[in-house]
Amino acid sequence: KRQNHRKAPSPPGFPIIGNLHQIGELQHQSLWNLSKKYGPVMHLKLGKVPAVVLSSSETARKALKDHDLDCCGRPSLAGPRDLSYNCLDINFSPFGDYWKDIRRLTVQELLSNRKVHSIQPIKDEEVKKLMDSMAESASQNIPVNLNEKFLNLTISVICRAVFGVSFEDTVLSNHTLYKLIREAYMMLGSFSASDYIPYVGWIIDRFTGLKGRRDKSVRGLDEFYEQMFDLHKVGKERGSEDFVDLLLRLEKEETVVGNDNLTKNHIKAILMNVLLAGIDTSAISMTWAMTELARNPSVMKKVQSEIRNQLGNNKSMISIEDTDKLSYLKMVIKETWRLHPPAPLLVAKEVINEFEVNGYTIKPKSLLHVNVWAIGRDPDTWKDPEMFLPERFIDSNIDPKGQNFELLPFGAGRRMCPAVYMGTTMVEFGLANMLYNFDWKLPEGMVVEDIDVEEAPGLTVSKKNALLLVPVKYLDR
Ligand code: HEM
Repeated sequence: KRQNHRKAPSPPGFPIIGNLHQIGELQHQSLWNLSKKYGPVMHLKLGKVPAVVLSSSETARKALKDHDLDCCGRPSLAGPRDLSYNCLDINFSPFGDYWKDIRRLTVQELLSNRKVHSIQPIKDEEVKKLMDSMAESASQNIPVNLNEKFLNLTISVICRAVFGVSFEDTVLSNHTLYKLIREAYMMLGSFSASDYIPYVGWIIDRFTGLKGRRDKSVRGLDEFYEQMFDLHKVGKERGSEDFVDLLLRLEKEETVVGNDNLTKNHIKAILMNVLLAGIDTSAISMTWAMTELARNPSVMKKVQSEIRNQLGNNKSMISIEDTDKLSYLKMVIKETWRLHPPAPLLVAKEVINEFEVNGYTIKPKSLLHVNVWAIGRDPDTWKDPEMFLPERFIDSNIDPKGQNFELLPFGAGRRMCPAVYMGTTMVEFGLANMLYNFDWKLPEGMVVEDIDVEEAPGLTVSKKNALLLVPVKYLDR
């Protein structure tokens, strides 16, 4: 039986560290480069941990569709473990009854299409505020930092939708909260030696300061959740029951999730999940879309013409229903997700049962990475993969909802993102309004070639340098 086991090709490594030295800060790029030599199923040894990296749509399909049940676990890594109160959130909890219960609860109460429709008035108000702030910058002819603007938008929407409070009600400014969130992302995605190097790893984490930095991040977020709980204390005059009210009520009613009663730690972990998963991903998507449009002026012109021709010139805002008519805008977003998937390696999975991909054995307890960033650049799937060409989707049925393995910004299978509708509508709605109401020019002295696509490391990959563009009001309505 042993002879039938075939290990996937693997780059040569060193004792103890294995292949760790071959993986840089931008892990998806290092793995992409290695996969060009070792193929779409690659075996690595990350210190003591065996890992398999899949880098083609076919191998992704085999794992996430044919063998989804065999690989839908999550590894217990130090960063996620600390930030999720020992894996009590949805994203990092192991596959099992607890995960099923809290995922179902969150989908029903926050992420279902009905719930997402019900928060549309919040999105309308927040996008209107964004338009007003753009108009102000346009009147002064000054550049705006779009990374920040999109983040402010998603922070405001998620906080009002999830926590039922707007940011003016908390002691944290959007900027401080964003710093907290960005740091938490770095900590979730950071390399922790204790996960990979036996015996001495935890000493290295202390010595490098990583452990202290992670503890600080956990404390910062914990204070934020406590502040949210205070704001939700009985007696405070606030409208209808929001997601935090609901979780606190379920805690009081001693609701069982998995085998436990729901506690404050469970609630904090779930809040961490929606906070981190909800804010960054949509903002990153909008920033990358505007980056590519600014780098490709003819595409910018075409998408703006579509919006303005389809919807006329008399609106002050585009509604969510209007976005249904914008087929080219949807292609622009798909093309953005092909080149810039917000989570380029999805979230690492842990193999539960042995299975095979392309004749190679994948063993239980291995880490499984699906490199969707590499899949989006695979020349066997995409013609001219490095070019930003939304037209490639004109006669194609490929959509990003987890059925087409060439394009997986939300992942696929049981662990796929449960917020596809919420994420997609946020991105479409925000971009449609920015492109309808304003033309965009480069700051004085800058040319198109100056716009970079450098990435910042982390579990999600944002644009490293600010995207600065000057809004120019399109028609005074
Ligand atoms: C454009 C927006 C978004 C993108 C691109 C995105 C992408 C992803 C990806 C790639 C995963 C991991 C899938 C896997 O491991 O296979 C994920 C998981 C998850 N996302 Fe999203 N996401 C977005 C928006 C949101 C929003 C708005 C929320 C909630 C408010 C959310 C909540 C979650 C949760 C709870 C999980 C964990 C699922 C599980 O492990 O069962 N996401 N998302």
